[in-house]
Amino acid sequence: MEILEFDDNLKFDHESVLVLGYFDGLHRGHQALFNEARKVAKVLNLKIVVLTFPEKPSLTFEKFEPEMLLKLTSDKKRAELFAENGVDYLVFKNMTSAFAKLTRTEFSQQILSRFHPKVIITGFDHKTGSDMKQMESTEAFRVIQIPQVSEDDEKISSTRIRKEIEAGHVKKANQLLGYSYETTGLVVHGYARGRQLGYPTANLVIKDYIRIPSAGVYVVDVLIQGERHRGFASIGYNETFNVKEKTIEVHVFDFDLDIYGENLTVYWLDKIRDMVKFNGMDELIKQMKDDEIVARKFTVE
Ligand SMILES: Cc1cc2nc3c(=O)[nH]c(=O)nc-3n(C[C@H](O)[C@H](O)[C@H](O)COP(=O)(O)O)c2cc1C
Ligand SMILES: Nc1ncnc2c1ncn2[C@@H]1O[C@H](COP(=O)(O)OP(=O)(O)O)[C@@H](O)[C@H]1O
Repeated sequence: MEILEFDDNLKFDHESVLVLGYFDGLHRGHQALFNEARKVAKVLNLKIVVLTFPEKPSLTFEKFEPEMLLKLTSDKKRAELFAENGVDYLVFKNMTSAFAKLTRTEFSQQILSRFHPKVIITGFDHKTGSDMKQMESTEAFRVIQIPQVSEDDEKISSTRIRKEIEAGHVKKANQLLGYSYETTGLVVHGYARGRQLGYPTANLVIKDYIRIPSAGVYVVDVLIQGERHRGFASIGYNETFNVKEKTIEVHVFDFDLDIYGENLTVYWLDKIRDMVKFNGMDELIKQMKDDEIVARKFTVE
């Protein structure tokens, strides 16, 4: 997959199937667009181009709240997901006021035509998709609007997945995403208490603006240097030790190496329980032993 910035010098020589949208999370609803794009591309011998934005378009239109920066997928992960979904060219265009003001015809002539689209694919509720549909008869492209994908009679959407993650329902979120929700962080030093508990924990700092599951104890898989290990993790305040700052900590089973300074990717598989303020270390250790049994047994469906 090639990544391009949209600007006046952009040269694009292929005919394309053009997929439009931001695609936070690239969940099963989004994946349906790319399944169609791959079919069309194969039959018509087209390149799959995604025209997307570096930031969430809401930042251009709504009163700013820091919360608006939080995404389901980091920029890196989103790009990886596009590649996995068969995209040949990922094109970024800033969503600016000027861009938003383009008329349908201007949008088609100044932006879309640069990619020589034979087919344009959008979601069923995509405003631009509906606009382009109305222009179909006068343009050289066909517009396909993909119907909504549902689970439990409810639309799969980035908002729904965000709510599940914020409620700690990571297993449900993973079903909706079609893959395991993940967080990548840098291993830093904590209070060096983990070893005394018999469970050293890698303390993670997250540098991306992404959503973290709610406080609790989770079954996780952990990617360290390309290898996937089972572990368990806690998110929240270590109330037993009156720790005031929120931490994200992971213990990796059957593993005994110092990994400070490494970037770990944690896959959130299921929530085990809420965080508890125990009466001392022994009670916490006893509970963690039970948690370990649960975490080791868990199988990804
Ligand atoms: C699976 C797991 C469950 C945990 N559960 C709790 C808990 O219920 N209450 C709590 O105060 N701390 C809990 N912790 C956090 C520990 O208090 C923390 O890992 C320990 O204090 C070590 O911290 P350190 O890395 O800063 O040294 C848990 C940690 C893990 C890995
Ligand atoms: N099985 C393991 N899981 C996680 N970290 C481990 C493991 N074994 C060794 N480590 C190392 O131990 C460190 C955690 O030890 P800990 O006593 O909890 O100290 P800290 O408070 O600095 O996190 C981790 O950052 C990592 O470098």
